[in-house]
Amino acid sequence: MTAGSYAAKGHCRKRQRADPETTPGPPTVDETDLEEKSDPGTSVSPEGIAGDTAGSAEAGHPHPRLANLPSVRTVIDGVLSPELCRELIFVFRSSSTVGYRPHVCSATIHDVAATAPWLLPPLVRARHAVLSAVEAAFGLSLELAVEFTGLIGWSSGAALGWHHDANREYLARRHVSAVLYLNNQGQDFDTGDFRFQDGPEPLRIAPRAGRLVAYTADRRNVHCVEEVSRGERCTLNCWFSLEPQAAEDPQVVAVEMEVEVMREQGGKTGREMNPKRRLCARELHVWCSTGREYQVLQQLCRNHPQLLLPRQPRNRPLPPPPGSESPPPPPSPAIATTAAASNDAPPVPLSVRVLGGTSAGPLHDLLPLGSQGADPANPAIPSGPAPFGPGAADAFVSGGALAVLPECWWLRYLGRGLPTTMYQQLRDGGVEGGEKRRKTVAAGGEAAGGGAGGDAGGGGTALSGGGWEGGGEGGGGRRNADFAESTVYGGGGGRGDGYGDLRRERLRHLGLHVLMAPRRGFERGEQLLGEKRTEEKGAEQVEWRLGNDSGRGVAPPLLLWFPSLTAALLAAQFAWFRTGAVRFRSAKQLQTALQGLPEYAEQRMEDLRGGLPTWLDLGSMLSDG
Ligand SMILES: O=C(O)CCC(=O)C(=O)O
Ligand SMILES: [Fe+2]
Repeated sequence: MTAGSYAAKGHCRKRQRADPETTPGPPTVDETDLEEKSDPGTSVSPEGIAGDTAGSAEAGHPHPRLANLPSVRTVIDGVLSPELCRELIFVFRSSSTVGYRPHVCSATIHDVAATAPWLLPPLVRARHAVLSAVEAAFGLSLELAVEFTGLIGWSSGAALGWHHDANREYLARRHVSAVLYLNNQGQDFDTGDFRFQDGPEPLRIAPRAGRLVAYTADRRNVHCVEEVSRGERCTLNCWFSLEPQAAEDPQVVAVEMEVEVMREQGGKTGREMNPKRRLCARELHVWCSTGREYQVLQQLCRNHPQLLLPRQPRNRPLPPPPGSESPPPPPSPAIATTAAASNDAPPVPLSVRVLGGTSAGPLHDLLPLGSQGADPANPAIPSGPAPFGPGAADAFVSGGALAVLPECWWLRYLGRGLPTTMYQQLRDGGVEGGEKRRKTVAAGGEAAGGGAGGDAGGGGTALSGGGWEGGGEGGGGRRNADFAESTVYGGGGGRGDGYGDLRRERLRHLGLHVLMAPRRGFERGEQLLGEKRTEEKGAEQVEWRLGNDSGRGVAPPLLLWFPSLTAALLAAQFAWFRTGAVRFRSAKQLQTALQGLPEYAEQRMEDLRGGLPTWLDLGSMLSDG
């Protein structure tokens, strides 16, 4: 790491306060003028989360430990390598969601965990590098817990007014802030300077890839972000806390434990729960897979040994937990009732044991399918590792049918998006791409697939892809030309929560059209012969023409199939990451750019597995404890 171009140590001392409780705030800052800072991490920082100690300090006052630091801010260059910065942009663009402020997308570390856990290693590595740099800069070695990690993209129009970073009660546990720039002003985007309102120089910081600006989160560091006028300004933001219990990892796990216990006790079902909590429940597995929260897991295992077992059908007694003498009690009638009544609520897999297997799950789900290795029970559905490489897509197309993946493990994690209240506006149709467009979907589904629309979480909602895409251009011939030129098919994901729209939008920026296939829309041998798009009351209707008479329609000559929109987006972003291509002129070009994906993914899976606690580790931790 290179010391900063303007490492501000020493001369950056601002106001020193002997007594933070009684000293008034800096005179230059009128708190009423400060913009309230919203939090991209709302999805994982719900009010009432265990360990929230926001009440312990008045927002904005420096923590006593930070009151007499020699410096309250610093800028350091070269904290991350350019390559890691690029990789993080890839991770960000593969996992990000709209919502927390205008013109800004974000991907919290939890979003990444939920989107594709094997993308965590670069993020966790970067988080660690930032933590180390910050601890060294402020002399806080081993004192900080990471309270929040997120990747943020500021596109044209994004700005943030004067504020400090602990200006809400629940943010008061944020003691140190760090912003690591991932790309370059003047190159990847224009304007978007970071500015401190007053105090020692530098007051204005131009974002450069690898540059870190770190400062105490209290009111001594009022700052803003000037409006971005072009491109996308990408950052890694971390907040640190001096309170160990504020660490982001165990909080999530703790909430999930709670959810699990509620569930085990026959309490609320996932549906009745606060969506934030449901989110957390889903993430337990992937989150634990970072392997960082041994103590929490240990506690979990001790208190709830049944969680260590694979999920059993509810009407069968659970086998005894490892090492336990007495068998656990049979499931209570309340549980059985819940299970019986919850046909519509797919069980959220909550066994910790699932986790290793899940995050180490089959990567080929993310890859385009080939036509080899078809499932004999359903020849329209190829199975097994997808052949990937030149010719794979052609082979698939010549098979003559669109194949749609059936349920696969990651559908639980991918494509559904994260149903947090932060994104309510999308669900409510307050934002373009919300409910109104999704209504199209059902109509499209029926037209296309004869009942595909009824398949919750799959076909019906997936078709909204068609509804969203296209913009009413051209007829069948033109469409077919589009297929040839630039079509990426995705299917199976999307629960109509608005996330799909964002992902589709990102794909569209890359010049890729996405059409979601109904889960059960295609019979064996059928092809998509064409589609008709009409506009009705501002919403686009899509009708698909299917058939097996190849004379009647033109099959897409080159087609990359992705099992979900998320997977398609991820692949497209990977292609950008590897080749720098920002637009793909053809599916073939994209396919070529994706050559290295399986290898990359396997490598990252290895990284992830390397960080996983094994069951042996867990066993010995339990016996140590
Ligand atoms: O992106 C930046 O430069 C700073 C962002 C910021 O101030 C914040 O998110 O609180
Ligand atoms: Fe800030």
